[in-house]
Amino acid sequence: MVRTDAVLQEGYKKYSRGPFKVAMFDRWVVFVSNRDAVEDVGRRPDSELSVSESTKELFETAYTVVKETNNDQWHVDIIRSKFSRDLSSIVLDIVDELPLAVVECFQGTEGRFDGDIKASVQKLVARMSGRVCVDVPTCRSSEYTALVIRSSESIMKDAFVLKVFPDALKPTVARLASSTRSCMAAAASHIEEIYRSRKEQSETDAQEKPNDVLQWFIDGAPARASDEDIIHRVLAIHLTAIHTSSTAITQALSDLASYPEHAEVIRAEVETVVAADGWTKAAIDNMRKLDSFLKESQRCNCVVPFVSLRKAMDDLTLTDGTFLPKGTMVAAVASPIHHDASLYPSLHTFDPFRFSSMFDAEGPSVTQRFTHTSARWLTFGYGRHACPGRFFAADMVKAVVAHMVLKYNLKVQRDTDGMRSGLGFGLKPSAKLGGKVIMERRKAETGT
Ligand code: HEM
Repeated sequence: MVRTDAVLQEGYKKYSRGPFKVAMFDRWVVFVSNRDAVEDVGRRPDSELSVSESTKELFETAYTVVKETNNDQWHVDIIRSKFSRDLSSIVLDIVDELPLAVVECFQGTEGRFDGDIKASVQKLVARMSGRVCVDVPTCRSSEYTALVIRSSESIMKDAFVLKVFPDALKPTVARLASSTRSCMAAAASHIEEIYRSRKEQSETDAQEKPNDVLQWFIDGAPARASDEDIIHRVLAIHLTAIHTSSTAITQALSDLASYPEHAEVIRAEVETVVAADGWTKAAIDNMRKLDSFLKESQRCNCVVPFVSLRKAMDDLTLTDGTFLPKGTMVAAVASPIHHDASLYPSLHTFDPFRFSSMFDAEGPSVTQRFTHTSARWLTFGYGRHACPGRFFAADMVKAVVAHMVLKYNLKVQRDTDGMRSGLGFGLKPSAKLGGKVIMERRKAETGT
């Protein structure tokens, strides 16, 4: 499916929030959009609507990733529990990494950066999320981060190629043409040594352990997990973090560049909260206008246009009466819901503080937060498989944008083509840019 946003918008309007089906490259997908159906799809157990079966088909993972990772998702439970708890020390790691990482990833001349913003943001996110997934020297290795970025891109390209072939030929095609496995194996070789030394340490002494994804997986892996499997799951998390978060940051920077008047308001908020709390988790939590800005940025241009992609494991009927024969792929539309005037008044206006002003008017409420999930706010999905990395993702995105707004003036060069930085194809995340984003280092700098 190309022009995904437009096709889903058309279906949403034409069928008045009822279900409709769309031809993807290799199959039909049923899309639901009314509240009951979106909640129902999000809450169904995997025995009825399976996320791993849909992921396998969408990304052809049976041919591109390590087999065990495909069939059993223990690492997702660890991510969900660790990232839902205290993120304070993780935020400290991120803000420690940020200043140097920004300087190295956005190299320009005389304080002016006019290069490929999407590529630079990807490098930045690869490094920041690498710090949380692996360790310090590894996340700063440009060879390692380039391999992880390449793996995240090749998974989508490989899936696209494999879909052209019948199942019987896919193993051969994957062996000859897929670069995902070789990229991941090369990235894994950067982690193997640190993995081995961490394993030895875990067995010999009880000294304080690092607080990162690699360590969580070493400690939490079931006995059946092989070393290769554990390392590949760390990489799987790292590459999941890169594409989604870098798309959200690229979009936010483009929106900041397009609306410099809002950048001023956000800059003032960041200066105030950092002066009060330093670069801490508390300060990031108190950046409410920035939180609202990011949510509006995503409302207008969601990272993924649909969520909750599942495969029906048997015939079933959703609570709104939609019948799904066994094997049907079903998903919930996201971008059309975010563009529904009955839910979001003045929907065509970029209103960066629409959520923070509700927060101010109605009192503290998590429902206005960027990370909240509901049938009307679907950037992070909804229900039992809603994004388990969203609290970390939101803190990282906020820290990056807050830092950039303090250090740079951003503007858009409008005579350049900047509509989409990706293809807008299927689930491939892509930011919508109003033109080329130019960054100029500010003279009066505050902060980190
Ligand atoms: C702005 C950044 C991000 C966005 C917009 C995003 C969005 C999503 C969405 C829409 C889903 C699918 C939910 C569903 O199927 O119902 C998802 C799943 C997932 N995300 Fe994120 N994500 C982001 C960042 C991250 C990060 C940083 C991590 C890890 C550190 C992460 C880890 C995961 C995992 C492991 C899943 C699979 C959950 C499962 O199958 O139960 N995500 N994410």
